[in-house]
Amino acid sequence: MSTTTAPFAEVASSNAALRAFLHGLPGVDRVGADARAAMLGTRSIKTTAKAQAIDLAISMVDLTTLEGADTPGKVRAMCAKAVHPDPTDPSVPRVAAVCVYPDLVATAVRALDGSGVKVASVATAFPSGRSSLDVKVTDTALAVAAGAAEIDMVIDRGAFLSGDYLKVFEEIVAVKAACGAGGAQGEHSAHLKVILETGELATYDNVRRASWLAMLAGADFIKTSTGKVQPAATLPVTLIMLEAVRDFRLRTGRVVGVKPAGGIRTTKDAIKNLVLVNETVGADWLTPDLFRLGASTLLNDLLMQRQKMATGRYAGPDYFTLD
Ligand SMILES: O=C[C@H](O)COP(=O)(O)O
Repeated sequence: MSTTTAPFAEVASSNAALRAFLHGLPGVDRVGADARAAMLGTRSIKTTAKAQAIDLAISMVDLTTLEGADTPGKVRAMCAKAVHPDPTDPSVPRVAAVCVYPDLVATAVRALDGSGVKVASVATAFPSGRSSLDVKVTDTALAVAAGAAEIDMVIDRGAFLSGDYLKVFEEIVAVKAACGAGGAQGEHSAHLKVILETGELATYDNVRRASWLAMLAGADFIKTSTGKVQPAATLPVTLIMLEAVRDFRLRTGRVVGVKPAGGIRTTKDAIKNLVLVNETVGADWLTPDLFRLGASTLLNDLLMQRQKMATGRYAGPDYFTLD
């Protein structure tokens, strides 16, 4: 596969070669990973650093709505909130992106025009991934043509768990190609986030293998979860994925982002994630270009905590518009 990251060009020549590579990765020490994530999760941050961390977390949010009942009106309201999370306080940063189903991309693109907030769209038969490759590629190309700057694809967990790594690899390569094929003049190229759905992968070793598989196939980001399966973005899983991007950069020179998503609801959760990033891959990754928090209901808590730090009191959830 010519698209494979150069030092690993032979790895994807066959399923056997991929299997040998992925199963040759060092095994994850489950007890050690759980303990390290728990230990880092207890780190406290001083007040000034906490204020900065809250603003950083806001700027990393992929504000998400992925419900069958989503309407253009709901998406427009969410876009307004993404640009001005607190309309009474212009010092609050905008979020990184909004994340919607493909049929709502055009609505979000219009609402966010010129704002700097990106439009991300789930694709590839989200959340199950159970469809033909043709459908997945078309799903992706349509979202990109409608203006999505980022595509959040799901991997075929059935293929992965059956050991058909080449199928998963080739789907990612095909979807990545579709990310570059959209746009009126074909000039538009979307970033690809690959969702591993770690809650279905059964073991931490599989999380490490799926992370490498996605990166080898060209992922710009690896993302934990769809938000539709439990457990979703646990700290140990995010830790293992951060270790994978760190090791991948060491071996290839290529930098891949990480997006925990699903179940991140509080400022405490967000800050624990930022500590994990800082301690695992370093401050280089503390930017929305390389780290995102996928969440449907986190933003209001960040805003409440931010206001509490500024004024000494909570405004209460009713003060902010609904997430
Ligand atoms: O991609 C993001 C997830 O769908 C959001 O999950 P959440 O509703 O648990 O925040």
